[in-house]
Amino acid sequence: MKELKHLHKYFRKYRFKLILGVIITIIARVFALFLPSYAKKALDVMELARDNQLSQEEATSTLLLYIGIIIGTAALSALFTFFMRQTIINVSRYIEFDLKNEVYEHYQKLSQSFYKNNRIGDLMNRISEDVTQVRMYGGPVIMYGITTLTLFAILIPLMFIKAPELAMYTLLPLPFLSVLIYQISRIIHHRSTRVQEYLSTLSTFSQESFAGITVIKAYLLEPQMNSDMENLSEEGKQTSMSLAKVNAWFFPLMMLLIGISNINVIYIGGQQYIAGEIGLGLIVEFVIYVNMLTWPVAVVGWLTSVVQRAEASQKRINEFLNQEPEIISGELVPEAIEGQIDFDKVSFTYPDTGIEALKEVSFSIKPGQTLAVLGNTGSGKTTLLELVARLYDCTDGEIRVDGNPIQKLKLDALRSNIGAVPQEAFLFSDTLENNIRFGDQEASLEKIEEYARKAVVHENIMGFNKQYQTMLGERGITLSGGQKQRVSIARALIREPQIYLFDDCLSAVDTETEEEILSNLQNESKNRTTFLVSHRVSSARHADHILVLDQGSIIQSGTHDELLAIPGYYKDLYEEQLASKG
Ligand SMILES: Nc1ncnc2c1ncn2[C@@H]1O[C@H](COP(=O)(O)OP(=O)(O)OP(=O)(O)O)[C@@H](O)[C@H]1O
Repeated sequence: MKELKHLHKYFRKYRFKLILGVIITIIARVFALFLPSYAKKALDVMELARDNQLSQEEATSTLLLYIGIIIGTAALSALFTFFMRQTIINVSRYIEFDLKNEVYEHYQKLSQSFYKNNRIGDLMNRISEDVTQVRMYGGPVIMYGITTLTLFAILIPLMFIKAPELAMYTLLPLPFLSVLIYQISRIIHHRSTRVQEYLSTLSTFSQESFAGITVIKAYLLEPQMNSDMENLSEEGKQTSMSLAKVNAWFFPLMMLLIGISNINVIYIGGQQYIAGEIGLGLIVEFVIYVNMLTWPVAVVGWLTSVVQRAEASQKRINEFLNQEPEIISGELVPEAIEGQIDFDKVSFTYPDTGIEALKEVSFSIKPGQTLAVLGNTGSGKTTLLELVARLYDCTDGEIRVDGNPIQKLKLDALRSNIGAVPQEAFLFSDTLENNIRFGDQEASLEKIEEYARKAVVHENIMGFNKQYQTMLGERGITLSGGQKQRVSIARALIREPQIYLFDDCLSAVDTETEEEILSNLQNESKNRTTFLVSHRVSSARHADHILVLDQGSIIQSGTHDELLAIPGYYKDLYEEQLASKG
């Protein structure tokens, strides 16, 4: 139960509703107890009438009264059961909602490396499946737990007061029933976990096969995929069958043990009746008690396994909730960020792979300047931009923003001044308008259009039927690589940040469009700092300064003209690209 302590704050939050729910649960059960005692009384009346100790009319009117009481209390019990579910089960839904939000907010705070170290499927599972398991603890366990306790607390003493020997024989099989249900629940839990695992394998397989359908068709992999699917389905069938088998045992075993209790009541009760020790009504009353107790007793076993499952799920959730973000925000909130960036012998090693992506990199860039970063793939260009946005902290050296060490700045203050366009443009399944508005939530449609023009994508957008209202994503249209890049450039520009980070974001546009965007960018970035990662000299040539990286180190540094004047990577690249153009 250690892990489930995490939920105490939510129980405290909803304590009034919960207390109300507990009171209602007790009332609902108390009303349910009228049935057995009035059934007994009704039988007693029938016996009296049969023995002529009561007139026919008196017996009929008393019976009708008892029936009225039974119906009335049953209706009240049903009404309070409804309120019970409305309070306790609702609280469990509130807790589920709060916990999901808490986990989601925490995920958002965690650093890049957390996402590298954990699979997306795992993150999704913990926020959905595991939270659902925990909800069972917050709601049904409390509800059935209180119901069971109330019934035990009232019924068992009552039965012993009314007929101690009969009570003992009647209750004898019930502990066995509870243990049995507990064992079966464990097996069910174990097998249903396997079914769950199988289902997530199946959905990963299907998702990949649909997403990769182009590759599958091009490589004629359909028969192979079909046979893989058949094997998977066979495995799924086996797992589901084994779950179905144990499920099938659940009710028959329960019925068997209830049957034994009922037989005890009838046999022992019957003998006591024959000996004149008890009336027939008491036997009927006890039969009803047995049936009323069966479910709560079975529930004890079931609840134990639910609590175990909830504990295991909460443990998985806590594992993530206890992870601290690696990037800790500083406190400094400058009035304005100018955009002077200094790298002072900056080195960076990726913690998970141990790859040293940057080695003693030093440079300075002033506000209004553009720094182009070139180099072969894997030379550290993206890493350099990620360090500016503080997605990672450098392992050695120091990065300064306007002279302040980057760690001292408040993260929000830094990142709200950055407009980043990543290498892989990511657009959300939303309209084009909203995708650009992501950069500035308040932007009007005119402003969105203005920035789409600057990113040279406005014409394309106007060509779509629904223009800015065009839906993107799985159920919308698919943009070309170049269009995606330009939409994400518009998104960064509309933010009007002080620092731009463009990561090879013109790679999929033709050189003419590239020229046009670059000239727009030059106008936009007059007073701003721009980092421009590229593989093309055409993108880099107008930059104020160019860095060439190789295996994490700067191998060349200078302006376009300076670098052209010396042999090396930049000059070779320039000549190679000039030749291919010609
Ligand atoms: N998240 C990561 N975790 C571990 N290693 C990484 C990660 N990202 C990049 N690397 C490694 O760090 C090195 C530098 O990668 P980086 O992405 O910065 O290169 P790049 O110059 O931007 O390459 P490209 O031109 O292909 O985009 C590479 O060896 C890469 O494998």
